[in-house]
Order: sequence, then C-alpha cells, then structure tokens
Amino acid sequence: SQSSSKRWTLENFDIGRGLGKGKFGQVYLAREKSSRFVVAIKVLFKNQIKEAKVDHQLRREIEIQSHLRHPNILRMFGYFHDDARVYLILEYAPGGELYRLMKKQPNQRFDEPMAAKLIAQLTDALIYCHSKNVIHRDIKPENLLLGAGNSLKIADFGWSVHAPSSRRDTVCGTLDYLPPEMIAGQTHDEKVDIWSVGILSYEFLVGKPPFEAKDYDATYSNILQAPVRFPSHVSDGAKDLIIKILQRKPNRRLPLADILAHEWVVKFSKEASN
Ligand SMILES: Clc1cnc2c(Nc3ccc(N4CCOCC4)cc3)nc(-c3cccnc3)cn12
Repeated sequence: SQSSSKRWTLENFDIGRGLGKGKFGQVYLAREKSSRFVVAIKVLFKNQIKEAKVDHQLRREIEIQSHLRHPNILRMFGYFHDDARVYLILEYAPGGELYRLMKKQPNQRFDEPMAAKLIAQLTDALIYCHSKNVIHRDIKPENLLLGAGNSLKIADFGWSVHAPSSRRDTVCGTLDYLPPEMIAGQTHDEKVDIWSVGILSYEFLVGKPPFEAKDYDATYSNILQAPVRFPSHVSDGAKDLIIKILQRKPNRRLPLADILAHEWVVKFSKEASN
C-alpha cells in the first residue's frame, strides 16, 4: 500500500505531546496532515544508535514490525530519517504502557479475568509471530502497550530475530524474563517466547516476576534452578498453567496453542474483568 513505500518527512505531520521516553529517544503523539490520521512517532538519535551498536537491530526491528499484521501487535506504518534522527511512524496505543496500568491496580496486580485476557492476546500474537518464523525474545511489561478497550499490543521488536538464533549481543537490562537457554548463551528457538508468557502470567497475577532477586547473580541463579513459589491467592488453575509453561527444558514447555486452550485461560478470558 502507499503508506509503506511513500517517502515520509516531518512536514507530513503535526507533532503533539510527548507520550513517553524510550531508551534511545522520545515518543510523540502526531497527526498526518492530509488524512488527519493519529499516530505515534518514535524519534531515535542516530549517534546514540551508533554508539550502542544497535543499528542492525533497528533495521531488523523496522523490517520485521512493518511486515507484521495482527490486532495485538503494534503496527509500524513506515519510517524516515534526517541527518541526526530516525523517525518510526507507529500505531498510537491510547492506553499507554501496560506496566503503568498494572501498577495502578489494587496490590499492583491484575485480577484473574484481566490476566487471562491479556495472556490469551499475548499468546495469540506470538502464535502469529512464530507462524512467520519470528521470535520476539524481549517480551516484558515495558514492551507491552494498551490499545482501545485495554487490548494488548506488543511493541518494540528491537530484539526480535528469525528463528533459530544464537544471541550475539550482550543482554542489557533485566534478566527476569529470559529463559535458562538464553542466559546460558546457548542456541535458542521460538520457545524462548513461551517462557516469557509464563513469566508474564506469573507477574500479571502476583505483581512481580517469579525469579526476581536483589541482584543480577541471584536472579541468574534463580532462573537456572529455583522452584516457582506462589502466594496463596493464586488459584490452582493458574498455578497449573504457569508450572506447565515454566519448564527449563524448552521442549517440555506447554505449546502456545495449548496455552490458549488451557481450561483456566478459557474460563477466565471470557469473564468480564473490573
Ligand atoms: Cl509507540 C507508542 C504508541 N502509543 C504509545 C503510548 N501511548 C500513550 C497513551 C496514553 C498515555 N497517557 C494516558 C493518560 O494518562 C497519561 C498517559 C501515555 C502513552 N505511549 C508510549 C510510551 C513510550 C515510552 C514511555 N511511555 C509511553 C509509546 N507509544
């Protein structure tokens, strides 16, 4: 369609308020002048991208995200650049960061209907990604946004690759969402995303990830060997699902299709949540 091949420039847009800060730049609300279509524009500074040696990651993020079409994956409509910056033209997510919504909940966690709905949408989006041989590798609350009706939107494909892969870049940021095979630097495949669904399912229901610890080494050790412990408020159905996903051997993890069909997900994703 015209949108993906058109030469965009900043002149095509009225820039609105800042929506938030990412690692390499700021995100702005914007409106395309001729269509009055509202978008989000993520502005990245070329010098910071070069310094961090992530320009190949950015190219891959653009290549992958602009070709994916799914209701739970944030659309990338195009991009353009000037001498100092790269601009990504993205779908505007009116609900903002899922992370913020979770922190605003009582006890900073979701109730079962809301958690199950989010897990079902995340799983559906990952089934789609894997059908295109794309693994995300960086599913965590900071990379999840909310569309209309608090629908989940996976954003930020900066770490996505085509499976299978062996990660070369050093992991920066939290280990909490990475599976044993990735932190041990082994080759990994799309089953790394299944692990992240398990970590997020736990976090949505408990309010923090299962292997969280005071420092990097303690988290590292927990991911490799710690048993998952649940507070008493977590239901048996949810515990059953999470234990079946958080299996250290990738091939033992519950496949995405079976997560969608799990009785706890089916039961609660149909219920109204508060
Ligand atoms: Cl990409 C992209 C598309 N849409 C968004 C978005 N949308 C959005 C909507 C609404 C509110 N507000 C709703 C009223 O209360 C105040 C916040 C914020 C962001 N935010 C970010 C972002 C990025 C980094 C930090 N923080 C937010 C990135 N986005």
